[in-house]
Amino acid sequence: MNSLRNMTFMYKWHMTGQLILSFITALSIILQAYFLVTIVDRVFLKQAVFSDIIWMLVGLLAVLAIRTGSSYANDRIGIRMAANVKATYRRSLLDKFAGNPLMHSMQGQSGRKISTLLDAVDDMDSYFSDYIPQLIRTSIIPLLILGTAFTQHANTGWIMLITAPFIPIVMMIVGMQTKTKAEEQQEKLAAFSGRFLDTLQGLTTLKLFGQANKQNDAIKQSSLNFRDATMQILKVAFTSSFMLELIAMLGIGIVALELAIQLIIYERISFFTAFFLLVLAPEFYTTLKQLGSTFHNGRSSMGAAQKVTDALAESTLPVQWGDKHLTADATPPAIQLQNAGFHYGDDQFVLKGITADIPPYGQMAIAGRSGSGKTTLLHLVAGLLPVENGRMVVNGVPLSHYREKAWFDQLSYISQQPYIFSGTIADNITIGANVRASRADIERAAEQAGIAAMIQSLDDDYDTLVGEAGRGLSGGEQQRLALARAFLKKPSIILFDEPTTGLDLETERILQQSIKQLARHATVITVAHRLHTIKHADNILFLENGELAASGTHRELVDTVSSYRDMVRAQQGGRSE
Ligand SMILES: Nc1ncnc2c1ncn2[C@@H]1O[C@H](COP(=O)(O)OP(=O)(O)OP(=O)(O)O)[C@@H](O)[C@H]1O
Repeated sequence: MNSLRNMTFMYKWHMTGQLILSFITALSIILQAYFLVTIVDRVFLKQAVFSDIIWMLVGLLAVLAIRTGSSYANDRIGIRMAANVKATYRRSLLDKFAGNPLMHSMQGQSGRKISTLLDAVDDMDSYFSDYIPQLIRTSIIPLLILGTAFTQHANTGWIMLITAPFIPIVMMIVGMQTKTKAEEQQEKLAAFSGRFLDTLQGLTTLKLFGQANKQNDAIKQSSLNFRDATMQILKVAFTSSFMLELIAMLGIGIVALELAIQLIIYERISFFTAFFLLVLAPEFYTTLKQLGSTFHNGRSSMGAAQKVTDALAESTLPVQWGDKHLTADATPPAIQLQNAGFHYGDDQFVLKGITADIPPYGQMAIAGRSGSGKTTLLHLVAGLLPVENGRMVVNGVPLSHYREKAWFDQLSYISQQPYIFSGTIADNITIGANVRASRADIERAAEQAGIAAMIQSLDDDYDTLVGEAGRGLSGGEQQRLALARAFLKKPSIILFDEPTTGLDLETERILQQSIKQLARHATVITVAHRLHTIKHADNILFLENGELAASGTHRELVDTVSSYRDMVRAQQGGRSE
């Protein structure tokens, strides 16, 4: 896989370190065999006493320590490399998701994304922590052993040279299959995670429609598919281990047989040479065999890497940001939309070049029928979607020139379903604060948003756990919590997606009053569903099928635009103005 290979070459120093360490390991293996064989030769054949071999024993212990140390250091470098690569890929994926958070949260299954971000990136680990260090080791250790074998007894060298290639051949055959199967396994895991999370999130809907059991079967099938894909990989892994073991055993066996014949029958070599080569032969085959096993892991990592690079290659236009500051002074910034457009994807909804002026303290309403593009336009103004073709200008400078944080510091977006994070109510309100907020600030914000009484009625008041970790909140309570965030933040621009569902009169009154209060210091842009909001706006952008059909005050639009009149009449239950 090119991306993994390219990534490896970015770690030149790590690789150089591994090369040097592998060379040291190879020398220690040969010296270890030399000392061991010399000690045995001297003690058993030449009747040497302990004092004769003491320095040999010290040498043996020293090379053993060096061998252990260099192998350990080699592995550490591999682990460090893997950790860096994983961090880089996770950062790239997060940057990709954060570059266009809205589209990424809407497109594709969340479970799949989590599986890619966590499992697939983790599965890339063994390429760097196992495969690359072993590849480097294998390119040095067997060569040095082979060279030594040729200098001692050429026949052993030839046997090693002829049998060794069978190991890479088996590796290649197995590796081809493994990569494809690993890609399949990643795909099955992603599908399983996606389906599982999707089902969990939609469990209530499924139960209401009596589809829970059917979905149960689908999850079961998905998990069986994943199990089968994993078993396939394990099957290949076991077969390859068996084959590698067999070749290594045969190789060592042939070397041993040849050495025995030369030593006992022909007496052409000494005991020292025969024993020395017999100790080195398993080291030679073991290193090759280990490459075989790690090659299998490396190929699995390549399957995972493919998944990650595919996710990174998905074409979603990021929202562009610059490095200009946007100082929060007393006056909200002036906003201009200049032919700003957006489209969700090929053959999907298109918001066509919108041109509008939103002056400081303006009360702008976006109106239109369901599906006309109101929320899309609000997201465009919020900087959550990238402006295509035209541009959005803030205080005379394109939005893309400002820092992302500088812009979002100015905004409060009260959506129809604000996200309630898993934590306490106080934590959830504090999210809104640009600076550290005291408990008194939080309580004041809750008071202004009309939710203080409800919070105080709870057992742990502001410390009550909400979101996934705690109790649920009604739609109206969630919006009031979002309002409290806005009161704490004191934004200069408020984006408000008015609830379409009927709220009780009290909540509706609180929402209207709170927005009015916030609007004293801010520009308010509302996706308006209520006639009351539309009528009180300074300017209305009336959208039809993604196009700005007309703009003006309510009176002007009623007088001049028939489709607007129809919409108003429909909202009034058929009564005309
Ligand atoms: N992520 C998406 N991918 C593709 N199309 C989308 C996506 N989100 C929305 N749309 C489509 O874009 C169009 C405009 O959607 P939008 O939510 O802006 O409409 P709206 O006017 O706010 O509707 P409503 O009043 O019902 O909330 C719709 O046809 C919708 O199906």
